[in-house]
Amino acid sequence: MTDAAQDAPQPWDATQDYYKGPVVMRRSKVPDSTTDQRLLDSRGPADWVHTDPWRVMRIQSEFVEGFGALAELGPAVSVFGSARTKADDPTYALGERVGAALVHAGYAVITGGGPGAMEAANKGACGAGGTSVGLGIELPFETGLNEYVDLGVNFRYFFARKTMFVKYAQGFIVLPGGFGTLDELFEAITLVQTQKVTSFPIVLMGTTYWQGLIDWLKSAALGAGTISAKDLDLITLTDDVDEAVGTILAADRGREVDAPEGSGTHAE
Ligand SMILES: CC(C)=CCNc1ncnc2c1ncn2[C@@H]1O[C@H](COP(=O)(O)O)[C@@H](O)[C@H]1O
Repeated sequence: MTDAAQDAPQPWDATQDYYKGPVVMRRSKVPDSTTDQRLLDSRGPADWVHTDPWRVMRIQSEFVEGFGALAELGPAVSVFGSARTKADDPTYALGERVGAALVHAGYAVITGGGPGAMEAANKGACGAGGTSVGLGIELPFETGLNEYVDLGVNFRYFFARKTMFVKYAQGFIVLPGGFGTLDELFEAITLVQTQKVTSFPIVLMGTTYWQGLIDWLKSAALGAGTISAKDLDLITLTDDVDEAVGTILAADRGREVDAPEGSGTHAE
């Protein structure tokens, strides 16, 4: 036999034991390819990538990536608001001031990383030299993270992303917005109301925009008994940036006083 022939891979000797993880195989049970070979062989049907077990792995990886990226963020506030707010809208300027004021108060700013009010808050945070975070979401149309995001994580799944908004925030500031903003607002309120998160301040900014919703909650929801009066105390309504940030700072200080040393702030 030549040297080259000796170096060539030899077929597995089927008289010897074959180990596949904890399983031992002999004779006719010895497979003709290894697990690695099968993994690296890209041929074959690919429809399994659309199966639920595979999705579960992807969902898990979103949590792992998100937790990993944000674990060392420090104190942060999530700012929600419309993707459609134009740069010349007064709400955009308000969002910028909110982002900057949060940074000056010592918070990182977390947004959905998109355009409009999210961009405004990221711009304010970035301009003030703070940590500007964007949690992007894959949508059926191209969006991308806004240019003022310094730390971005992109998600496929809304529910994984929403966990990050809550897990890493000390409070929520909500600028005028549509369905997405309302979804995030009511998710936060529900988690606080049901004590799934330790009471975190929720500040609605823009009295003209939000007053109708508050009135409806008081007349219809409270009137019908579907919420209680103290549930409405969970929400602060203001136009004043200092009051908004002050509300979050005050709640934060209250938590520091209340919480026993080493205790977490989020209920599991
Ligand atoms: C122009 C356009 C519609 C872009 C959409 N691009 C988006 N990018 C990132 N987050 C988004 C986007 N749309 C909605 N959201 C999420 O939903 C909220 C805004 O929804 P809405 O525009 O109020 O209902 C944001 O706080 C954000 O977390």
